[in-house]
Amino acid sequence: MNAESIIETRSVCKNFGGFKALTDVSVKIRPGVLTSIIGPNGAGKSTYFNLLSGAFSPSSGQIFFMGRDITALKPHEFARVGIAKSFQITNLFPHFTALENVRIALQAHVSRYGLWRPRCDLEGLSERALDLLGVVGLRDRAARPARELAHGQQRALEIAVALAADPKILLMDEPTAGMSPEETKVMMDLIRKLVEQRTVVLVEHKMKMVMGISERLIVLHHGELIAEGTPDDIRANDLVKRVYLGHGNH
Ligand SMILES: Nc1ncnc2c1ncn2[C@@H]1O[C@H](COP(=O)(O)OP(=O)(O)OP(=O)(O)O)[C@@H](O)[C@H]1O
Repeated sequence: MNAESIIETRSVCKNFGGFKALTDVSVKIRPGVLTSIIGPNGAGKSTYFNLLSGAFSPSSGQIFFMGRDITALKPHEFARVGIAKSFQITNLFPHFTALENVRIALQAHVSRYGLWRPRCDLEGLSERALDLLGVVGLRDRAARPARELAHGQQRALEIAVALAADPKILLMDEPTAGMSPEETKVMMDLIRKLVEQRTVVLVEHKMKMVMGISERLIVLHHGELIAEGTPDDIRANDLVKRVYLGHGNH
């Protein structure tokens, strides 16, 4: 690899039966940068997200993470190399408290790496879980069952769960979906904070939000990469303008 990419796709294609959902997408995602994947409905954003997270394997092409070809890794192995995802669908134990949800994720991570030892006790894990709840602004909700948290707080908790694996890259699928304007603002502030420590990649529909928060954008249309660059580059791109106007999708 080179310092300019943490994760890279080379000519990835994804076919569903005879349908080409992605065609020859080559992208280098830069480390420590907030990158968003945008495009009109059906452009292939979720499919691309699923390739980056390891949920889908490409039909052809390769994926590199920190210079290593990870194309053939299994989904759980993507997590192991340092790629975490936070989904649109909540992925929590609703009856467990916020603290327990994060602690379980930490426990899974610690035991997976064979780091389990007596000193790595419940208290230590609880402390680390509290720290992570602090990062996402939920420290004062630690004892609340997940199901009792507001929607925006559940999304924040999911992020704390994803951070338990200490990922190098965090993939977020529509992190502000279904949120009130206030919740959206809190989430955007959190995303800005997260990218200080790691690479963050978003799939997002809300153009205004994406333009305001992202440093780089990847634009897909009909499964092809049609543009890549800063928000200013993308705003000025005629093809992108035409594609969005054509969809009435701003
Ligand atoms: N499992 C699947 N089987 C068949 N076709 C699929 C599958 N997943 C996605 N597709 C098709 O691939 C295309 C891209 O879908 P994808 O969900 O990646 O787009 P998207 O940009 O995320 O769309 P949206 O903005 O509507 O969520 C769509 O035409 C979709 O119908």
